[in-house]
Amino acid sequence: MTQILQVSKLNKRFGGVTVARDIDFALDEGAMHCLIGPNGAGKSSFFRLLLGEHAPDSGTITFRGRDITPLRSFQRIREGISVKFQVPGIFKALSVRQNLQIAFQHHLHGASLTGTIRQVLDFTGLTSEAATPAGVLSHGQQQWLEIGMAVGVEPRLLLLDEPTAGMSPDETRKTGEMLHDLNARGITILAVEHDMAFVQQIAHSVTVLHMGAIFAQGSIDQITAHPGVQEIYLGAVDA
Ligand SMILES: Nc1ncnc2c1ncn2[C@@H]1O[C@H](COP(=O)(O)OP(=O)(O)OP(=O)(O)O)[C@@H](O)[C@H]1O
Repeated sequence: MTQILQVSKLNKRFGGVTVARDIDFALDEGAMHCLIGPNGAGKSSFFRLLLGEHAPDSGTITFRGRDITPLRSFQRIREGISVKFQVPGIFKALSVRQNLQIAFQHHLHGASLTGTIRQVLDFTGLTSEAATPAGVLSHGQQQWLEIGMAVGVEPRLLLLDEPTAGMSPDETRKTGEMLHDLNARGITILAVEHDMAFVQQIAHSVTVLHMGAIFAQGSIDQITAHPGVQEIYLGAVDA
């Protein structure tokens, strides 16, 4: 199996806080992997390091065989990494279609832009809402619009920060189906997620972060049965 992402000895501190501690991490091409861990474990910081929004103090990030550590965020996006953060990044006064146009306009033009917007509307179930202001959509629909905005540029790796936060059970299930669909189209998925039922629905394997370091890795069954993992969620284990 080819590895799409390799992280080696990644370290990052902010003053006295270590957000990444000697992280060695690899992701197979085509994987659906979840990153879990208690609040403040460093999950969002790890995403920001992968995206180039934080520069590491040391360590390397290799994506599709290329060392991307020196690259800036926009260059990493061009290499095929895309992200959907937890905080919505949509323009609420603009329509669903206009939001998609803005997201894709630097990459696509003319017929390919129109075609991709049509595909994304279909895939996210938002075709009938194309002219609706994004701020009027339900919470789940806004999240799907954002996923659509993140995948229209055809990434190889999609990073999702708590994609189901605040969703109803039905919206959560639909989001899981959407991610399986994207994965079947060849997109590798790495998601930070708190909802273990959702992790069970989507993840082939799981990494547990604790105090900026990798605490455990394995299948969902191995991780849920891991006594140390249960303890860090109760705050009983130090790094
Ligand atoms: N830019 C920064 N400057 C200083 N400290 C930071 C910065 N970014 C994150 N931190 C600290 O690093 C630690 C890890 O934060 P991070 O947001 O990565 O954790 P997380 O696992 O995503 O948490 P949550 O599940 O609560 O979102 C926290 O203690 C946070 O306060």
